[in-house]
Amino acid sequence: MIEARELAKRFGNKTAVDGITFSVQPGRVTGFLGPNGAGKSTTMRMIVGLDLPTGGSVTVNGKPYARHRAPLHEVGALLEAKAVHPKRTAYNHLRAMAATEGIPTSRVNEVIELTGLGSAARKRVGGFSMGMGQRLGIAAALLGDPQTLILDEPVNGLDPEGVKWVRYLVRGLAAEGRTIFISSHLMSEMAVTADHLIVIGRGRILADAPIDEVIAGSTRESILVRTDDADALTAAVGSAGVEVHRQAEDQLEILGLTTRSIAEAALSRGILITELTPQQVSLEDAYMELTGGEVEYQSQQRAAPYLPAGEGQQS
Ligand SMILES: Nc1ncnc2c1ncn2[C@@H]1O[C@H](COP(=O)(O)OP(=O)(O)OP(=O)(O)O)[C@@H](O)[C@H]1O
Repeated sequence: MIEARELAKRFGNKTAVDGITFSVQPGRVTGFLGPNGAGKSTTMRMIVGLDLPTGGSVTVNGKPYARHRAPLHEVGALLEAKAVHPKRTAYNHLRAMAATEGIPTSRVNEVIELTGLGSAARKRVGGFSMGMGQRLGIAAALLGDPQTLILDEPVNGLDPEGVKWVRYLVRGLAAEGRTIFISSHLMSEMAVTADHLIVIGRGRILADAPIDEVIAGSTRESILVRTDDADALTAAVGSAGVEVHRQAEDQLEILGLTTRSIAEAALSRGILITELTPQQVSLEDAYMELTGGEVEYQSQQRAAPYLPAGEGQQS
């Protein structure tokens, strides 16, 4: 288990992590989400003692990381920008790491197999693709067969097969009762990998709940409505707290009303409805709503919808 109490980190006058308290429980995958610069990597680095907190504390299985006698057995971590000597082979890198804690060579071979590094293991790390580098980082994290695994963006650079492999790996390790803490910007992947989510923005916790609750907590549930008279229906449902977006000539997206109240409003004015479908809220929708005001780096323009050449231009 990982336990953070009032954990804080300042870099000069920049507050990266602003006194956060949370625990990461064994037996499940906990996803760690947040916009760029939210403080995820800094938090993870503090857990394994690579950054020192400027306030509060964090422990792994009851002790600060540095106090564990064989930390590789306790916590395995894949953190960004892992320093690996480019001229070393993957095999030698893992052997050197293993030697620091008396881990046998047989385990080095095991993690090489497990991570699919096989044929690349005897090659120099300097020539590795990003995906192979990630696999090596995961192999290193697994070396000590740790109870707790911390993975910062593990699927970055992996091909679809690799992404799926990470999903099954972490789900399997959690099922064995281990503590898994994993960050990712890939919402669709997080939605099928994590059981629990911790969402941070500007160094503060925005949500700490089972994934289903995070999604259910979104107020963005919308209803797709098709009708022969979109203007009349827009006027019929319009009131405070209701949002209506025209998506096509005969199609509206309505937020803030139930399907029944939309049907009743239409019926009372004799408006024909041809479709009334509640839209499923995705983790991405819930995440966008949670982090909307907490984004440090934001695009200035909304992406323009794709239009074929020549269309949509002002003449
Ligand atoms: N060594 C450092 N010196 C100064 N500022 C830093 C340092 N490391 C991180 N920061 C700042 O702290 C904040 C949090 O950064 P951090 O890398 O933890 O965010 P993150 O959530 O991991 O972001 P990303 O998703 O982009 O990886 C950012 O504003 C970052 O610029």
